[in-house]
Amino acid sequence: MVNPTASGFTLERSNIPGVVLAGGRSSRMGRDKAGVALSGRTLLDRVIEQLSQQVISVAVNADTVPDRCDRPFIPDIIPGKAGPMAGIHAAMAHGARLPRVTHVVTVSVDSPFFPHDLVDWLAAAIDTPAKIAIATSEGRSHPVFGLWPVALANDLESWIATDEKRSVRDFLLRHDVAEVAFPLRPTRASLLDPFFNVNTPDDLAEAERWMKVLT
Ligand SMILES: Nc1nc2c(ncn2[C@@H]2O[C@H](COP(=O)(O)OP(=O)(O)OP(=O)(O)O)[C@@H](O)[C@H]2O)c(=O)[nH]1
Ligand SMILES: [Mg+2]
Repeated sequence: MVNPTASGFTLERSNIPGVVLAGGRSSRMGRDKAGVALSGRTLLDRVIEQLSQQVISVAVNADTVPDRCDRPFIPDIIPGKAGPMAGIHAAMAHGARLPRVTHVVTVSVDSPFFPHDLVDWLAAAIDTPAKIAIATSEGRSHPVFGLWPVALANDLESWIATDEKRSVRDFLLRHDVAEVAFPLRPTRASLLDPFFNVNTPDDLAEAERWMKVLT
């Protein structure tokens, strides 16, 4: 899909690589979330499969190599479990090495229900080369689900080096950002926030309950 805009910028939907952010401490889960099984399949496998239907390639990013991963691995360039922004930085740097790529999409390993049309809708919101698009639901933003200009890698690297909080939102304030609102997902029970994320063992139990009512 091509998205021509009034500004003349065209984002080639067919040339967007995807990166799964799978690093961090998993301190609330107590073990590596990427390897946690939901209805018999790991969160990492589920998210890779879901993303691979929307992008030209899928790579896995973390600060250390995950167990059992058959996709290209992209290590954090900024060391020390610096947080999700370190993963987004590694994703931008990865995209910048690929031919004709202007934007890279990131998703979080702990959100197994993210939208099937995530990349289409984020891409539709990009109308200049420097624009970032991030997902929102119910008025809350989910910046780990973002479409990022690969040209921002150096800017993000220097920002991480100078900012103590390393909050994604603080970085976004410095840039041109489109927020893309996604609807709640109907199930046979109530409405599911597609960005529900599995941070704790209780969240995992809740995710198992959602699995039983997905349509
Ligand atoms: N590459 C990379 N990804 C990270 C890092 N920290 C967090 N993430 C990813 O960012 C996303 C959101 O992470 P959180 O759920 O907020 O935190 P977490 O570190 O995974 O877990 P907690 O320790 O329980 O907060 C997940 O996809 C994580 O895998 C990091 O230092 N490097
Ligand atoms: Mg989380």
